[in-house]
Amino acid sequence: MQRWSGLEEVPAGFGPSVVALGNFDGVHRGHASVLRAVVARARARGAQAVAVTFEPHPLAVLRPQAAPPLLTTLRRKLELLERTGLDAVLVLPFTPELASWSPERFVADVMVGALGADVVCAGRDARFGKNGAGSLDVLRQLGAEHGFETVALEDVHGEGHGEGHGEGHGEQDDDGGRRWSSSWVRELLEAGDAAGAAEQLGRPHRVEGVVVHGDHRGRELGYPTANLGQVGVLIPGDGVYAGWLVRLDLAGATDAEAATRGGRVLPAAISIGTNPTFDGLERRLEAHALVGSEASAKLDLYGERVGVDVVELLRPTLRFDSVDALVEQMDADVVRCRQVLAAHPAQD
Ligand SMILES: Cc1cc2nc3c(=O)[nH]c(=O)nc-3n(C[C@H](O)[C@H](O)[C@H](O)COP(=O)(O)O)c2cc1C
Ligand SMILES: Nc1ncnc2c1ncn2[C@@H]1O[C@H](COP(=O)(O)OP(=O)(O)O)[C@@H](O)[C@H]1O
Repeated sequence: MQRWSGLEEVPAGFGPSVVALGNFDGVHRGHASVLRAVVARARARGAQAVAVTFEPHPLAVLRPQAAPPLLTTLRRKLELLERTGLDAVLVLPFTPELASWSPERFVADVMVGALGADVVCAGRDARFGKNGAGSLDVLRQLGAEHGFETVALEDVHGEGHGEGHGEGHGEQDDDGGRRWSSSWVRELLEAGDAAGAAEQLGRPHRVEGVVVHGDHRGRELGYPTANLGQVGVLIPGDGVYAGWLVRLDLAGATDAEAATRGGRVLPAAISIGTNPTFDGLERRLEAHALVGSEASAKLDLYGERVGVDVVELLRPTLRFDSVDALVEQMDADVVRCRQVLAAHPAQD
């Protein structure tokens, strides 16, 4: 898949193409399904399948206070977009300058000029161009002028997902269910429903970050935990979760190399919260890899870039009266964690 980080990187004369426009944060199952349809449409007409997306998220520039915490970093989003079979992704830097372009200019310069679009696909709520004046209807008019076809990307929700959800969210499908959406996934994660989020994402939510030093208490408790420094995506609600610790720096390593360094994907018990037992003030995400004490003695993750895949909530974070009581509960957490992960193999 070709990746372009600006209009100037698109090769001259590119096209014809079928283009999908969207933020695609999280690349959830709804996104993946429409993008696969875009790819199929492109293949059928001998055209290139291209997604056009923005970085940073337009709201982070236009209304930072209303900007949602993201589900995916750009790196991860591109990795997931590639899996849908797209030929190329154009990432437009979303600057005040780009935001000031009229819908007409946006379509003329991006869709027609750079990408040679035959077909442009966008969701029902798509907005582009100055003040969000560009909509699906505007796209249709401009398509008629420029000679490309405009296709409305239909909302997707899986069987049994619609019932009873979405009250008051204004996101109902025609049949009354709530459509799969990045905002729904965010709500689920904030409420601790990691399993519900994974169902919609098609994989567990991943938090990426660099391992930093904590209070150096974990080893003393018998539970060393890799603490994530600043992360660019949504951190699920406080609680103890089962999940996977993915060592991103070992992505290119052979299996043998990864094994000598302690393994690339490790089962993990995850704690998200302020560590109330120790009157902590900072909210932290930490992961204890279930590798045993012998392997732990050799494992050094400080400074490594890791992903923490949050699979399922085990329990809320609690304040314990003693360290012994916390450790006893952690022993039980680890047992339960192994059971959950046995039923949910790592996905990458
Ligand atoms: C499986 C697991 C469960 C945890 N549950 C709690 C909890 O319920 N309450 C709490 O205060 N801390 C909890 N913690 C966080 C520990 O307090 C924390 O990992 C420990 O203080 C070590 O911190 P450090 O990595 O900064 O040294 C949990 C940690 C793990 C790995
Ligand atoms: N099983 C393990 N899970 C997580 N980290 C481990 C493990 N074994 C060793 N480590 C290392 O120990 C560190 C955590 O030890 P800990 O005492 O909790 O210190 P800190 O408070 O700095 O996180 C991790 O950053 C990692 O380098």
